[in-house]
Amino acid sequence: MAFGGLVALDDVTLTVPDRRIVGLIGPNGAGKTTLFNCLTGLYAPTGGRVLLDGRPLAADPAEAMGNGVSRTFQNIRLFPGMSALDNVLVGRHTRIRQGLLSALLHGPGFRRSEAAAIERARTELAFVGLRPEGGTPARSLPYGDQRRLEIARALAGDPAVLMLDEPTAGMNGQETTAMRTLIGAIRDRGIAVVVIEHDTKFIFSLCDHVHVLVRGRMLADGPPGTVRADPRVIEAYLGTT
Ligand SMILES: Nc1ncnc2c1ncn2[C@@H]1O[C@H](COP(=O)(O)OP(=O)(O)OP(=O)(O)O)[C@@H](O)[C@H]1O
Repeated sequence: MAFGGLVALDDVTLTVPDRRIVGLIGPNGAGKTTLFNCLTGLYAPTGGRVLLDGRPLAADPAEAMGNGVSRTFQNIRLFPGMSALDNVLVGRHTRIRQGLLSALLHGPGFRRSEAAAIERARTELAFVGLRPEGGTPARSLPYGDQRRLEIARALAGDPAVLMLDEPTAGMNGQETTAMRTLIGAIRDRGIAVVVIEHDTKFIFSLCDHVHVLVRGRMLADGPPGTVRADPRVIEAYLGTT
């Protein structure tokens, strides 16, 4: 991925196997978010391919979501004035096919489908540890809850792959532990997870596989124990052991 003369990602390969948690670490400006943007259709890579189950994924965020790639953002992007429940319903609606006429007329098919969507949204709120009523406006929720709400919205889109950009940013120790448990539970639902984090302790204790990106290139990847002990990774990113 190049932005004019700046090559942000060069010769990068990342494979996300089914039911695995893959970590992506690296210094500031390494290209982690740019890679997420390429994988979720926000950027059209200037070279290379993004494949989902062997099929090319178009550079279109809505289409990527429809095909099962959901994400959260480093800087939370909720609809602040909408209730928690409505935020999750937005995620669910990416999966619902309703005719315009049926939606306008609020016919029985529409009402049934809407009731099922609301029930599913409540289930996802409870799954991430929020109140299933979901009546609170997103902006009034504590910061950690907003991060969980963003995950609930992503889960409501039935992802095959969930991409989390710094899910523990700004969280205290207790919230971070809860986030680790939540990500494990997401994997146990059969969803593959990719996590960007600066908290390397969190990544090494959570992930099945870790990639290290430095200045747009994949410096190393492997199981956490191997990556943590890699002298190149220690020199370029981790510092002393
Ligand atoms: N839309 C863009 N236009 C131009 N340059 C960009 C754009 N997006 C990212 N970059 C550049 O690409 C490089 C990688 O940035 P990126 O945000 O992906 O890094 P990162 O590893 O996610 O960093 P951080 O840990 O600070 O979030 C940086 O030099 C950045 O300035």
